[in-house]
Amino acid sequence: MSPMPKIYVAGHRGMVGSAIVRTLLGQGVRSQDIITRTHAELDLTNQAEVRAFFAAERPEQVYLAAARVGGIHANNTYPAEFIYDNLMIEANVVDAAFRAGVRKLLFLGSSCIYPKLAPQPIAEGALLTGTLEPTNEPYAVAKIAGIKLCESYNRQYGVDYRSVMPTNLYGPGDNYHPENSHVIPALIRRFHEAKSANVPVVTVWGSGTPMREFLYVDDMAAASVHVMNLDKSRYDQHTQPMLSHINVGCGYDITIRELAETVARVTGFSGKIEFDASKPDGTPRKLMDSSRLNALGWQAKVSLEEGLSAAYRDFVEIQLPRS
Ligand SMILES: NC(=O)C1=CN([C@@H]2O[C@H](COP(=O)(O)OP(=O)(O)OC[C@H]3O[C@@H](n4cnc5c(N)ncnc54)[C@H](OP(=O)(O)O)[C@@H]3O)[C@@H](O)[C@H]2O)C=CC1
Ligand SMILES: C[C@H]1O[C@H](OP(=O)(O)OP(=O)(O)OC[C@H]2O[C@@H](n3cnc4c(=O)[nH]c(N)nc43)[C@H](O)[C@@H]2O)[C@@H](O)[C@@H](O)C1=O
Repeated sequence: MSPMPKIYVAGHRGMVGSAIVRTLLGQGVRSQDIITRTHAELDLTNQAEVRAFFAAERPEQVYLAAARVGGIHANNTYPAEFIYDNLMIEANVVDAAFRAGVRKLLFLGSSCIYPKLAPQPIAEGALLTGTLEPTNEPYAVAKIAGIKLCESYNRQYGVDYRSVMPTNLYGPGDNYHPENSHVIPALIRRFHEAKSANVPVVTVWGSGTPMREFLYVDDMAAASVHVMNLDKSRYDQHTQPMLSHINVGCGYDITIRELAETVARVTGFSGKIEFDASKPDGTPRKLMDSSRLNALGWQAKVSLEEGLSAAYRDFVEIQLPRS
């Protein structure tokens, strides 16, 4: 029998899942020890399919990076899919993993689990202390349920299911849909297209004043593998059974206006930037307190400027030719 654990990465073709696979391979995990299924091969919202898959494959570790994901417009437009798909994926995967004897699982949530007006920087203890941001409340409720699923199975069955809460992510493999994406891929596409077509003005949604903390996806993948592999006693020292999730951020945020100016610089757009105040701003600020994870030995490495350049290269060289 293989001495290496069999690891299932759910969502391996997504931005984060693919970065987790890259990180595992980079750390010496053999490709034959990584189990993957595309959405078409295994619909994680289907309980029977998920149970059959886990019973047959019996992975030892699970990274749950599959989810219905999108930016502010997608969350606001498709709330039913955002709550239903995410609840079903989490409930099916966590329960089927438990039934198949999986001891270690890492659930990926999101910083939107915190109250809209949480004190900054937001520590893990702010969970469930106030009203959520309306544009992504359904998604946030599903992500909170994911944390509580892991904690409940830990408490009742003694398994080791951990949760990480990423801040806003970006990088190679992002979704560049003009409306449904997050702000960074949306702006990379818009500024690139404006530059290429000599359009003098680019419009950015909202007032430009909201602040966001952005983390490069390879840093997120490194954090995920780090948290999965932490000794249980060390993880337990820094968490509590009913407050077990861990924030993952780079530690600083910028305004959307500053972000737009940076993306313009990176893409080489030299025209004018305008703001469309009819579009929602979302949460005014959500800088996370990542000191829990920093104390556990992880730190972000990639600067925003470096990360944006890598993302832009990916967009021009890989994503655009594919579309
Ligand atoms: N991107 C971000 O800024 C942030 C992301 N996160 C979290 O990180 C995780 C990964 O996000 P990200 O990589 O950006 O998302 P992506 O949209 O890039 O990838 C999501 C993955 O999930 C798969 N998937 C979706 N629905 C199903 C389903 N029903 N059955 C099987 N597979 C499914 C998709 O497969 P397919 O492509 O085949 O549909 C895809 O591989 C998610 O949990 C997300 O909530 C948290 C904070 C910020
Ligand atoms: C990660 C997080 O992502 C979502 O929340 P969000 O932080 O609001 O994410 P966003 O990237 O879509 O927007 C960030 C800010 O940027 C502004 N903005 C400007 N111009 C564009 C633009 O063109 N597109 C988008 N999407 N936003 C724009 C936009 O108005 C907002 O003020 C959650 O729904 C949820 O999915 C979640 O967890």
